[in-house]
Amino acid sequence: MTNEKKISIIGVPMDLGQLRRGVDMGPSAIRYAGISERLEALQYEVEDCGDIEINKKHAVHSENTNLKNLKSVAEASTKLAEKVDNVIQSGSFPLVLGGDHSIAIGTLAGVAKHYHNLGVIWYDAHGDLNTAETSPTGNIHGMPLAVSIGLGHEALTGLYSPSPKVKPENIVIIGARDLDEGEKALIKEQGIKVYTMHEVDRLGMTKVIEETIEYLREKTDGVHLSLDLDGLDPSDAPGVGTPVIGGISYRESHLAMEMLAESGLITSAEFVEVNPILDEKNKTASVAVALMASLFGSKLL
Ligand SMILES: NC(=[NH2+])NCCC[C@H](N)C(=O)O
Ligand SMILES: [Mn+2]
Ligand SMILES: [Mn+2]
Repeated sequence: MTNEKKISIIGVPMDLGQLRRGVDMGPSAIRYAGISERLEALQYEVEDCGDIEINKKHAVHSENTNLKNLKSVAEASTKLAEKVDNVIQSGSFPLVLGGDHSIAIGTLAGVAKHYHNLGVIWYDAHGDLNTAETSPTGNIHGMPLAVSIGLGHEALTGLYSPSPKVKPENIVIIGARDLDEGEKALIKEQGIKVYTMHEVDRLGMTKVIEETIEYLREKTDGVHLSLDLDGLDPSDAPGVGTPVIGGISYRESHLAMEMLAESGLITSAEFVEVNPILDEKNKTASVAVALMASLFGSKLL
């Protein structure tokens, strides 16, 4: 992790990037599971910035686009980008709590202001590389990675900082097992590095993260971790809106976070898609908190 011992928590109660209500309560569930206390116990100075305001009043179908809730998502993303930008400027580490994965649009727009060669680790069952043309759903939470490389509605790609926010060759997707056809084509066309579950099983998480660290260390000046809890297996993280069986285990995820902590590479992070309505006794929020603690250097001994 970075040398600065200050972490700023930013909650984003966003549920407009997909259809299942309840994910807007993710930040509350993660706070309830004790995120501040866990990080303070690791000797960090923790500032909770509260939540970004989400305007839920706009109509679902905005101006001639099949993107659902475009206006509200764009507005919230802009507010989030500004907040993340300010946090980094103040020398603190931005830790963003979702909310659905559409919030990565805002996080990356803010982070990108500070790095010429930003790296991104996308820990997810999905690629989130859809555009209006390829999306089977019109849900913006399936699009943030495409937006960050400059593909998609200009109300999203052009948001807050110049597009693209990230170069495709600076991205590593880990845990993919549900990719739409258009996403597969885009991955090949853009040369995005992907460790699907096939590679995670075959190589083991140790090798996957070792290679990821080596790949990104050479060419990036900062690395953002975007962790979608549905990257984990639904048996370990049941409280997500789009679960996919055959995912990464809790233990593998811990190992991944500990190795990333050791690498000192991660400069910003977000944990998304925790939906307490679909959860079992806040299990998924607790898993998220445990993984964040590992990412910030907690060890058993
Ligand atoms: N962040 C997520 N959970 N994304 C799920 C996306 C699912 C599907 N690929 C879609 O575009 O709608
Ligand atoms: Mn996902
Ligand atoms: Mn996702």
